[in-house]
Amino acid sequence: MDRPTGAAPAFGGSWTTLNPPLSPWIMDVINKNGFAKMTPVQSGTIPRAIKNQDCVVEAVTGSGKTLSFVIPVLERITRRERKYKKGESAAVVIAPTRELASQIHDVFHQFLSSLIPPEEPASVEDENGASSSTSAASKTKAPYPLPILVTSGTANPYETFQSLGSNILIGTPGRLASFLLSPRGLSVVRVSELDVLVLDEADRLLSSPDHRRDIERIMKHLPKQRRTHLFSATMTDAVEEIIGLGLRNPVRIVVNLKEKKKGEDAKERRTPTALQNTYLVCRHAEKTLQLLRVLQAEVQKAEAAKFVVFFSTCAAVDYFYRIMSRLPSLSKYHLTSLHGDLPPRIRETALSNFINHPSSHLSPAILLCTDVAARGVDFPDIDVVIQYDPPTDPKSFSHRAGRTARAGRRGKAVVLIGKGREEDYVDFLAIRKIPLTKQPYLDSSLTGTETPPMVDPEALTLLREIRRFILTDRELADKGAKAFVSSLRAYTKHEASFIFRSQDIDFHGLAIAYGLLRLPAMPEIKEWKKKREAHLKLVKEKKQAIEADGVDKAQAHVDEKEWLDWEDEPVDWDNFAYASKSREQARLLALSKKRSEIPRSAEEKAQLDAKRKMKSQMKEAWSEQKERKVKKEERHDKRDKRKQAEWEAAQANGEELGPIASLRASKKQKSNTRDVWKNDDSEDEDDQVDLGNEWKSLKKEIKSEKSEKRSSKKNIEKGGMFDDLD
Ligand SMILES: Nc1ncnc2c1ncn2[C@@H]1O[C@H](COP(=O)(O)OP(=O)(O)OP(=O)(O)O)[C@@H](O)[C@H]1O
Repeated sequence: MDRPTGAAPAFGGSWTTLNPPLSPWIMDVINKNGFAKMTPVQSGTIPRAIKNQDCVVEAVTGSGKTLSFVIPVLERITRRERKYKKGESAAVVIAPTRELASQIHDVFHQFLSSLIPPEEPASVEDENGASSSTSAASKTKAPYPLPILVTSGTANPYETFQSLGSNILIGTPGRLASFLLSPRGLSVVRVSELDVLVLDEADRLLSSPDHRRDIERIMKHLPKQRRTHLFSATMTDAVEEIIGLGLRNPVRIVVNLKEKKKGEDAKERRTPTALQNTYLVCRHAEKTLQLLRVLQAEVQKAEAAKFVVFFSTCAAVDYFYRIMSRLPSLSKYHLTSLHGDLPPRIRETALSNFINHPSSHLSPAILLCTDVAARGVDFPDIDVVIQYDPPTDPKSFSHRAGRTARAGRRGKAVVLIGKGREEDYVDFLAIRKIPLTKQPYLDSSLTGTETPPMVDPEALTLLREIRRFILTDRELADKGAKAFVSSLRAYTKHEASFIFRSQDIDFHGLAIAYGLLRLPAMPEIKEWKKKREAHLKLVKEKKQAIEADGVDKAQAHVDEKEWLDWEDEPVDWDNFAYASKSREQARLLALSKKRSEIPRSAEEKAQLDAKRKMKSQMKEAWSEQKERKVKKEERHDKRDKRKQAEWEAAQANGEELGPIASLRASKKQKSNTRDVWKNDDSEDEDDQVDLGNEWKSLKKEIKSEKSEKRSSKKNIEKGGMFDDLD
């Protein structure tokens, strides 16, 4: 696709106008990247951050915020009178996801590696998978050491830190907190001379209680005499609070965009002006059909080559990836999936495969993802962003849309909005300075038209097509049901709950869009079905009354909701097999066990019926499940903290315990304690049961993790089907 430069950004002046001027080695890298001028956020932030000012920076997506903190950090290191020693921390940069942290690491790496003398060309992968020149000679000749990335994928962080002698640490909050504050970290990583702390995507970092706790721990550990900078495209009240905690007389830099249409006053907006931000109204049943048509229309009419499609949950990404990969209409598209349930290495490979894919309109690429890719990730050349589900957090909206139209390029974003109350979302966003324009419904010839008065018959043709794939593998049916349920739950968690109301969900419509074989047995659906029957009965009665009285139909009001018909696919569930042989064997075994339990006598039958009844009564609604979930999360949190403490203690002794080893240690510790308290039998038994269960579940976890790793490795070797983990 021809990607012309958009109307924005109005550039913020030449780099040479900065006073004092940037160091020549930094200018060299800027020139090498072809960045002729600064963006407005850069010209506003860099001079202040180089001097002694704390900055809180808010500027639209893709406006160049990363260089606005990378350059000042590097300049301050360069200008410092007493040079940093190897391993002495000069700057810590915190980002909410490993993808974003890794991207920031790459930018620092690009600058610092430019100083490695050219006679040392050997560039190898460091232990974080980042390309770095690690030969002893180059390390000694380079004036500043390379940065270190501290995230979930970082192997042996202390060893890497010591071998690189890094002054700049970049990572996610939890990992950085453990890295800095574990006994080993306290002895190895010196922070007394730390100069700068940066929080990128600060509002997201501070809106999560866990991240916030970790950041506060890190802040307390760092010297007060430091510069602190916060960056985001969407600042919130949480940021105001943290400003009070750790910033000193910060300057607030807000880069506003104004859009002026003919005959109207200029309006402020929170999205890039080069972004064509649109919404498309369709029924829930037509969502997948419209997604496919938008993909095809953009390729055929605008020669689009790269797409990002957002879903609300990991299960939905996983499911649609499998379904869309099988659709003949998408056979020339290269699909990739990315979500938080994938192991770190696979996430990394997925992202780089997608970014580096040589796509064109003849061979377009699509990334299906959750909000894990919504913030900060710099996809250089995305043509269209599609939001299959509007985000549960409205702040994510502009971040998602902002994966396109970056650095002044043009781009398009489309959000699929359900017909009816969901259309209020457009006004809701307009108030938040995110204006959307309407993209018409696409018919079968990909021509824009009004949303059809009755459900598009092709939505039902697509349902049949998806069902045909699902019938080839029971696994797909399971995944579809999981995706459907998880998306419904996400729907009920929308912050704009007065727009996205659970009572308005069209279950049949969504099930059509997902291509389900049958509706999952959920209490909410049973309730909804009852309402539907009652409403249909009422409408029928009213109609009959109108006809009997001879009242003009047009004059009498019948609140006739649109109820879609639904028919379960006739499936022989006992013989519906998994494609995976081992999975199918396990299913057959479970089935024959269940059959052998079929009661023979009337008494046995009565017992079984009573048991079933009790079970169905115990089925809870989501509200009750929510409470249970919170308690479960608290329990897990406690367990994680205990494991963390054990790990930190082990690190202090210079050894790193794996999960089995740490459990053995705690088992040993507990058995010692039991010896002392031998007389207290009850406690002793509880402990044994606890430990035994934990031991079993850990072994199970490790076993499944190993087999997952093996199969994902196999899949990668097979050629890109990395998401097929079975
Ligand atoms: N002065 C410049 N001239 C041209 N391109 C630039 C300039 N500065 C940065 N860029 C490019 O603009 C793109 C977006 O930059 P960056 O990722 O820093 O945006 P951002 O404001 O942090 O976006 P987000 O809010 O989505 O994280 C990058 O590809 C970057 O290389």
